[in-house]
Amino acid sequence: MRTHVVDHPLVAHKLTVLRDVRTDSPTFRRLADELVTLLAYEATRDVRVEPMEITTPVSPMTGTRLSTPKPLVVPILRAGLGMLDGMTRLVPTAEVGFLGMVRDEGTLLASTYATRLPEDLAGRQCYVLDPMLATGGTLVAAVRLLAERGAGPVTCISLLAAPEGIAHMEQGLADASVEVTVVVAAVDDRLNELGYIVPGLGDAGDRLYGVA
Ligand SMILES: O=P(O)(O)OC[C@H]1O[C@H](OP(=O)(O)OP(=O)(O)O)[C@H](O)[C@@H]1O
Ligand SMILES: O=c1cc[nH]c(=O)[nH]1
Ligand SMILES: [Mg+2]
Repeated sequence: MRTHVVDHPLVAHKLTVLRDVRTDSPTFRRLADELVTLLAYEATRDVRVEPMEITTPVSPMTGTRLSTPKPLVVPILRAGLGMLDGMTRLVPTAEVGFLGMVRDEGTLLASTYATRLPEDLAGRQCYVLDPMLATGGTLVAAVRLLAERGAGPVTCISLLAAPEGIAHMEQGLADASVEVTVVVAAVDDRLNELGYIVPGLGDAGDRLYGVA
């Protein structure tokens, strides 16, 4: 698994405001959206493209276009939905599938409550959106589900990660027959006893949409 931490002053600035406990939901949603676009720019460096013949007003040339099938973007409900617009703004022709997953607050284990994906995922390039990579249980389960249906490569885009979660993904996906990349704005210090990222930003779903 490859982990890419996006080191950019604009990302650091927006992330700092996002983390701040004084930031309200409308501002949080806007910043999350802006951050995803910046992360997606890095995350799509390996997006599949093919040559395309065009003619400019001056001469013919060989350009570039996204290959077909187009990439599949998979936000993980609920909090991942806050990243969808920022991603599709950059890749408007991407197809979108949905995974609903929730982490049990006691056991910290993730379970899947909704799956809405295209029938044929064989060889499909996927971008999974989830703002928080905490224990990593949610993203391990999501990547495994996609890999079992033949998808790949899979790039996970998160705002924040804990070192424990990255280690869990490396171990938990070591035997998965899929190339996995994690793109993240920052890797924080640790998880606390409740499984929250420290210093983190709190509960991303609650900050985006209000307390569930
Ligand atoms: O890495 P993990 O330890 O699995 O935790 C990360 C998950 O926890 C949060 O979701 P949550 O279960 O709170 O659901 P929500 O998005 O509906 O709030 C977050 O959005 C991730 O999906
Ligand atoms: O810090 C965390 C950990 C999991 N989920 C969140 O929303 N925040
Ligand atoms: Mg939540």
